[in-house]
Amino acid sequence: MHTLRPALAGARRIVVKAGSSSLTTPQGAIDGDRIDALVDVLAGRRKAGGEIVFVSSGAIAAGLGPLGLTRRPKDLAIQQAAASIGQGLLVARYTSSFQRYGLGVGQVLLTADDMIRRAHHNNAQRTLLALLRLGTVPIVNENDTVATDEIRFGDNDRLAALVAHLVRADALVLLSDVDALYTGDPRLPESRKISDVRSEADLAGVRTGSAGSKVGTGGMVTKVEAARIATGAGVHTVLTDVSAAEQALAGEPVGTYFHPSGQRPSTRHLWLAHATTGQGRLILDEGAVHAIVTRRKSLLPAGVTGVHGDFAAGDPVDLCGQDGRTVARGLVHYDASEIPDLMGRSTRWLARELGPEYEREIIHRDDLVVLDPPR
Ligand SMILES: Nc1ncnc2c1ncn2[C@@H]1O[C@H](COP(=O)(O)OP(=O)(O)O)[C@@H](O)[C@H]1O
Ligand SMILES: N[C@@H](CCC(=O)OP(=O)(O)O)C(=O)O
Repeated sequence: MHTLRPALAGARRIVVKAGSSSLTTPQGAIDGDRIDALVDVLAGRRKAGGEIVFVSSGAIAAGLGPLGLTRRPKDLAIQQAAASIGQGLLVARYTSSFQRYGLGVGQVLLTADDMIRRAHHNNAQRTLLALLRLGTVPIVNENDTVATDEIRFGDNDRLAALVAHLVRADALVLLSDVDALYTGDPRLPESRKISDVRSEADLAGVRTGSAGSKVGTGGMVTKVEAARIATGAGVHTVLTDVSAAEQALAGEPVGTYFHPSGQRPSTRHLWLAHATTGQGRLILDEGAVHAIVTRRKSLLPAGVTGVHGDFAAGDPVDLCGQDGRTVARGLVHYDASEIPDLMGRSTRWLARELGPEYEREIIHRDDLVVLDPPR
């Protein structure tokens, strides 16, 4: 068949993400046949010399049946308990399914919080690359049992896009229970399939708000956001139905193809912008906003006029202008309680009055990302 998407057909390293509804039954059990069918495709690509990182949702959904639950619980602790049961079952199933091809798998569980901390982030990257070098298929999911609301990715679509960036993947394939992105709810007759998204203009007027499956979390909103993150980092992205996985990987014209729109930014900066929420806010004067946004400088105590929230040194915080808009995010060097004494002071004054350990920036420019557009 004519290959319309050579970037997919020729991609060496591919992140494939499958949603809960594609891997589990409505009764809250693993759908073994579907898993085997998908593994057939992934193993085939691996055997042909490709590298696959598989982001698998479904831990919570697969844990429902064993707990006698029929729908996703609202309580976070029960969701986490379900995930801890379901994750083990899922990985056991993947292990035996990939074994049919003599391929091993490695489980990688990540939280958003892990990923912004330099050491953890570097370790996750090294582990994933080592698993690929060793010829295995990493199976990634959010570490649901330890992720609290504040440090959750919340949806695996975004996680998959960030992992694609982390491993410098050539392509990202998002597999769902819908065959493509539509102009609106696919159940409505007036909704039209979108085959290519080349820029934001192609998304104008597209309605992604209607809820997804009972077991999935994000619906289409998070898939489009994931595609934005990935394509903005130069990763070719396809969204389609799990049953079309083989065609999508072969570059056939299925689903929706999101064309790359940007260059790769530094991985940590991408994490900081997309994987985190600020644990507090620093209010900056106009000069500091200019220094950070336009001149890409570090944030010094002299430019801070206010501090909100209860954060610790090392946490991500939002940097806001006097109008309250968030212009940047960064990893702060001080606890929230220390900052009022430093605000408005020059670093020289701080060193003289408080000691040389205070002669440092509040956020170093290597730990800062300017948010574009401001939020
Ligand atoms: N514009 C749209 N185009 C396609 N699907 C949409 C759109 N808006 C909402 N949806 C819904 O999003 C669902 C997919 O989301 P979800 O159930 O969370 O998937 P997954 O479990 O695969 O992550 C589709 O089944 C569909 O009903
Ligand atoms: N970590 C969760 C993932 C939840 C999630 O993003 O689900 P989905 O919208 O089906 O991709 C789980 O494994 O259940």
